Amino acid sequence: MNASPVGSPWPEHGLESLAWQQATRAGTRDDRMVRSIDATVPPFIEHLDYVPSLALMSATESALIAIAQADTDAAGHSAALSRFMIRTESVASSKIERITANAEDFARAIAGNRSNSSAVSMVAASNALHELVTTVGDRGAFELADLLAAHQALMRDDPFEAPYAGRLRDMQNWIGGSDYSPRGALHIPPALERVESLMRDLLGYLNRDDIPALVQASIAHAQFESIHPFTDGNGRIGRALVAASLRRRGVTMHAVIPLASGILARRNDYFGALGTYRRGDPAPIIGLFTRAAHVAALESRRSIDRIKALPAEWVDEVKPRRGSAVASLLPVFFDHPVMTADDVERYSGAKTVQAYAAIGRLVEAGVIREITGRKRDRVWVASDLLAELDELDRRIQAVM
Ligand SMILES: Nc1ncnc2c1ncn2[C@@H]1O[C@H](COP(=O)(O)OP(=O)(O)OP(=O)(O)O)[C@@H](O)[C@H]1O
Repeated sequence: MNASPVGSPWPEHGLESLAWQQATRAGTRDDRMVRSIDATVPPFIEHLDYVPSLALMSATESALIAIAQADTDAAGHSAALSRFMIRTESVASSKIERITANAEDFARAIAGNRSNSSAVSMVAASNALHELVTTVGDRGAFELADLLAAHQALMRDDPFEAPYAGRLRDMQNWIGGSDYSPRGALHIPPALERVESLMRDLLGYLNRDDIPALVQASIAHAQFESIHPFTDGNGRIGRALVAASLRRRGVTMHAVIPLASGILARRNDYFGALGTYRRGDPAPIIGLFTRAAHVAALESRRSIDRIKALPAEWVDEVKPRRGSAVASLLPVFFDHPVMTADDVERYSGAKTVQAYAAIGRLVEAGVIREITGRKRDRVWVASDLLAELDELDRRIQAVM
C-alpha cells in the first residue's frame, strides 16, 4: 500500500473554455459581448486521500471529542434538543446567504405564518437539514435522491425557485460578478454535462469509511460548492451535507452541531477557503470547519445544560398542581416551544377551556408568551428556549 505524504497534494481544479451566449437580453453591453467562459473542471475525488498535517489532524480529533460529548449531552432529551440544534444551525446557515429574520418571525413561520419570506425560508432550511440528516443517518449511506429530496424541501415553496426544486441544474451558473453573465465571476462551476458524474463521484467519496470524519465532511463540502449542482440553495444544502456526513459516520447520533454559526462569523475566510480548495489545498477549509465545529460543540454543551434545567425551573416558577392542565402543558412546551392553539390541544390532550386557562397561567408566569398580537390564530412560544436560540448563535460567533 502506498502511504500518502502528509499534506499530500490535492489536485488543482482545471478550467475549460466554453462558448457562451446570453439567453435573454439583459445587463450591459459588456454582458452581451461575452462569447466564451472559463468553466471549472473539478477533479474526481472518490478514490483520493488527503493526509493533513499532524497539527490539523490533532485539531480535528479534539473537535470530534467535543462534538461527541455534546451529542451525548443531548441524548435522552432528543426531541426538544435536536429540534433546538437543527434550528440554530439552519438559521445561521441561512444568514450566511444573507437570509435573516428575528427569532419571533422565525417562530411565527414555524407555526405556519407565511408573512415573512426569509423566516419561511429558514423553516424550509430546517426541514431540509432534518430530512437529510435522518435519511442518511438511518440508511448509513448517501444517495443522490437524498440531496434532491433535501433540495425539494428547501425550495418547493420558494416563489422563484420552486420549478427547480429537487432537480440538478439545467443551466450554467456562476458565483459573483455580473448578475447577467459570468463576466467577472469569482467561480464558474463545471459545465452542465459534467454535473451528474461529478455528483456520483462525490457520493462515492462521502460513502467511504476510511477517511477521518471532519476531513471527509469538509472536503466533500468544498467539492460540492465547486460543483454547485443546483440553481439555488447550494450553500445551505452543502452545509446540511456536513451535518449528514457526521451523522452517517456516527460522530453524532442525536444532535446537529451548529457549525454554520462559526462559519458565519468568518464568512470571508470561508469563501476564501473554498477558493483555496479549488487551487489544490484543502487545509484551510478543514481547519475552518474543525474550529467552527469545536466551538459550536463546546457552546452547545452550555446551551444543552441550560435547556435541560428549564423544566424544573418552570415548575418552580409556576408551581402547578399535580395532574392539572398546567402541569401537563409544561413538558409539552419543552418539546414544542412554538405552538398554535390547535397544537396545544393536540399535544396536551386538554379540552379548549382548560387549555386556555393553563396557557393564561403560563403567560402570567412569563414561561411562555404570545407573539402574533392577534385575537385569532395565536402562537405561543417558550420564551427561554427561543432566547437560547439567539444566545447560542451569538456565543459561537463571539468565540470564533
Ligand atoms: N468563491 C467561491 N467559490 C466556491 N464556492 C463559493 C464561493 N463563494 C461562495 N461559495 C459557496 O456558494 C454558496 C452560495 O452560493 P450561491 O451564491 O450560488 O447561492 P445559492 O446557490 O443560492 O446557495 P444558497 O441559496 O444556499 O445561498 C456559499 O454559501 C458558499 O458555500
